[in-house]
Amino acid sequence: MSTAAADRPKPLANYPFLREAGGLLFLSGVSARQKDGTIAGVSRQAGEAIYDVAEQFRAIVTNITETLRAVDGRLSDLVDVTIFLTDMAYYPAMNCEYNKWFGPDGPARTTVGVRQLPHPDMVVELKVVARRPD
Ligand SMILES: N/C(=C\C=C\C(=O)O)C(=O)O
Repeated sequence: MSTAAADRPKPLANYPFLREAGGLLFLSGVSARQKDGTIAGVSRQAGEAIYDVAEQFRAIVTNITETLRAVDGRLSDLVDVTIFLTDMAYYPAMNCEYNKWFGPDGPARTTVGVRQLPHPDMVVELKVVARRPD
């Protein structure tokens, strides 16, 4: 199953966007990185970075949607989501955005706090599993 058509920035390192096994699609961790290499949801004031976790979350949903679209999948195919936050202070704002996309009939979910993500401007990353579309 190829994801060459996924309308996304190239992977950051040597891994595929997704791997299929047992009727499931395992996506590599997805950040808010844009096609131009910038990270959504970051602004600077007097040299200080201001992070908008909701905007990062939305950009991640877009990246996931593009990855699934390349294999005829959709967001409703997600069965499991792991959310990595660099600070649990982002938890309420992340939940607020999450609730716009997913709910109790959506994927199983786990949220964990991590010290760092692959780029200092990433404050949230998602790891998702989807059922393979028929
Ligand atoms: N999945 C990884 C990084 C993802 C970055 C991105 O989507 O921008 C990794 O390094 O394992």
